[in-house]
Amino acid sequence: MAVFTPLDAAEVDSWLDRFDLGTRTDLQGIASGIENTNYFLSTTQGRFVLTLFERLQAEQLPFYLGLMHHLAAHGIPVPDPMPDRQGQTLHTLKGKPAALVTRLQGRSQLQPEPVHCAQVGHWLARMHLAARDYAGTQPNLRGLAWQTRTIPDILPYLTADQRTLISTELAHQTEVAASPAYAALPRSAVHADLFRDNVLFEGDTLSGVFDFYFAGVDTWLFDLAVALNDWCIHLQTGEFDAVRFDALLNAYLAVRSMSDAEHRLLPDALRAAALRFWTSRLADYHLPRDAHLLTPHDPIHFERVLRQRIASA
Ligand SMILES: Nc1ncnc2c1ncn2[C@@H]1O[C@H](COP(=O)(O)OP(=O)(O)OP(=O)(O)O)[C@@H](O)[C@H]1O
Ligand SMILES: N[C@@H](CCO)C(=O)O
Repeated sequence: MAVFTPLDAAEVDSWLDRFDLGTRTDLQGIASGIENTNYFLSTTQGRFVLTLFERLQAEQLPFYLGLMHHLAAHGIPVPDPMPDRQGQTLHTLKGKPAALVTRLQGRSQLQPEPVHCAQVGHWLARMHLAARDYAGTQPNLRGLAWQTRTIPDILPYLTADQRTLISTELAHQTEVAASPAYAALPRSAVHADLFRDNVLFEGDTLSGVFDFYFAGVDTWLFDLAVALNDWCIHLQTGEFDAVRFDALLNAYLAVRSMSDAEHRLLPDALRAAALRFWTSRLADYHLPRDAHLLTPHDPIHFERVLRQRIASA
């Protein structure tokens, strides 16, 4: 369960006094998630999610909260951070940084059909266009610089074959990132973690995307690749399902066409996205940062995805 910091109703009530959001009618801890403490909080004026940030640095949070607010103001369905009477969206509760965001309706779709993938593609292209004029500049903190720092610490835990794979791929991605074509790719703040468990649907209609806490400035192509690598694959093998792949990509392209360079670099971006999550899952598995990290996601999955992407690049 993901209530690392228990809250009682009285302390939430006194904290809620700083907002113009009415009084509490319900407070429920949320069991899922591995990063933060989350509660569903209903008041006489609406339904919200209260998050206590367990590991993120307070100085990173204005970027995420500002991005969510920017997107919500552009009509993109995302949680909107609530300001208190002083206009602040970043708060403190129990000595931890905290935020109160609007609660999205709907349920996740963990076995997506093409109709769901198409809506994810549509949402993603709209989000990219809306993020263009967001002023925040924080880079993707799990980008190539982080991978370059982290992979040497992971190498001792890997087989010789895995060491070769991860090191060769890191070198390949470093070369790609140094190319003029890569430097010219369109970019902005992106979600960077658009997996099945971060999207909600009401029926078959996408009702919102949450968990912006890996967002950062990166290429739109990378963000697209992260989504394709999760929404459009057979989870057992890592192979793409061509129908779901086309559904997501075509819906994205219907909103925003991609340049020739983006089409050409998509196979490399799919590899980069696989490397990013293989690396973070290996780091969570072998270098756990603290005792409360729950069961880490399976790293082997992204090793398989990376091998698939290299084979078909
Ligand atoms: N704004 C929101 N609206 C509706 N439900 C939400 C919202 N934010 C979070 N949730 C629910 O809370 C659960 C936990 O949130 P989340 O997945 O962001 O956890 P986390 O620990 O912050 O991050 P991680 O996914 O990295 O483990 C989600 O699965 C979702 O059901
Ligand atoms: N989506 C990431 C977890 C971070 O939210 C993963 O599946 O490894």
